[in-house]
Amino acid sequence: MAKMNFGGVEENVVTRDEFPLSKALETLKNETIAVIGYGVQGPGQSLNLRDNGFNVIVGQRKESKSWDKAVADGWVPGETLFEIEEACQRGTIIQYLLSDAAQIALWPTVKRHLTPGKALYFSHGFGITYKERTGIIPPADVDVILVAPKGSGTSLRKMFLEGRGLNSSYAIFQDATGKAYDRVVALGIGVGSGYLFETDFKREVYSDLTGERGTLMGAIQGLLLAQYEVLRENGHTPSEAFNETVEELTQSLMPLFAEKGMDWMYANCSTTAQRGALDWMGPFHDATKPVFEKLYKEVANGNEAQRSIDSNSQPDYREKLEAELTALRESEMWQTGAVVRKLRPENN
Ligand SMILES: NC(=O)c1ccc[n+]([C@@H]2O[C@H](COP(=O)([O-])OP(=O)(O)OC[C@H]3O[C@@H](n4cnc5c(N)ncnc54)[C@H](O)[C@@H]3O)[C@@H](O)[C@H]2O)c1
Ligand SMILES: CC(C)(O)[C@@H](O)C(=O)O
Ligand SMILES: [Mg+2]
Ligand SMILES: [Mg+2]
Repeated sequence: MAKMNFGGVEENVVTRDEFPLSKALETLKNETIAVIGYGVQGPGQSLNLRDNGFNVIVGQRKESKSWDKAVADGWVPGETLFEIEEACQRGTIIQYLLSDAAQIALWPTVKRHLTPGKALYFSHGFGITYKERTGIIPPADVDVILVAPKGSGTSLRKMFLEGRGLNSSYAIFQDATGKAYDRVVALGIGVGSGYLFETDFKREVYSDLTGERGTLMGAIQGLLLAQYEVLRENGHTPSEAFNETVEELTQSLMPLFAEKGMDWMYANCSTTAQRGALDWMGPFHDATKPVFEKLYKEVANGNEAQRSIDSNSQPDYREKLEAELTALRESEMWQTGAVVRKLRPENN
């Protein structure tokens, strides 16, 4: 394990140089990796593992669109694609990639097949950390490990195909076999991670729920909408409001700070922009920090997890989410976005 200095703080990380794919393949050569669930992470992780040469099977409900997608992706019913229970029985490593709510419902089935020496793998600390709410309590004689890619399974796959890697955290909750570290790191490399950083299940779920509700999804949606509304209310056209709020951010400025940092983005803007942005950063920070503090508290006290379990356990949760996403897609702002994207020269 390499120690790296992150802005003055030392952390344990695992790089591909230190734990190459050949070592990962050797570590898992006698394992059958059963990827349970073929939603967003399931395809990304299983296809990357398969292309990397691991022995992988998929477990998915037969009467589902995801089963058909798995067949279309080359998984063969009866050979590499099975009903969930059969895949759990065949796997020596069970990658539990059902939705967090479905993990609760299917737990009795999975638990039945966690015989001594197997490994139970998660990509989220949710089920274990909130065990009083989920009832997910693994037997003591299996390894319980986590690799959490820091991004969508769709990006994990796309970046793999581009020869890149999405960073992931890893954690060990239970090392029953003495092999948990090698297993978790080999799987992290196998699914296509860039580098791996160490965490535990609780820190993973607290940071992940905060991040997706915060800057990654919820906060950015709220922030962009607020600016778009103010511009529109003051007579700016949809085109001007959208370009000044979203298109410039994703197409011009975000790539600059992705490439070389926030200061590099500043350095490539006018001194007028730099002066004003540095001045207004403070008020925006001060207005939002209390919201982030409230969010973190709601995550840490379990309320966020309970809300998610309650709503995502309803039989019609998919339809309800789809209705909200449709309203978002049909809003003026995102209808404008669709036209703006169509007008990108590369899309013509
Ligand atoms: N979506 C991501 O990119 C992402 C990123 C990092 C971590 N994670 C974590 O990975 C895990 C999987 O997330 P996901 O977004 O891929 O899941 P998902 O919501 O896409 O669902 C995965 C699978 O669960 C199945 N499923 C749902 N309800 C079921 C039920 N009642 N019975 C049987 N199967 C059922 C679906 O058919 C689907 O194949 C979660 O722990 C999540 O927090 C997800
Ligand atoms: C892709 C995300 C937001 O990072 C993940 O945490 C999820 O839950 O889908
Ligand atoms: Mg998440
Ligand atoms: Mg996440």
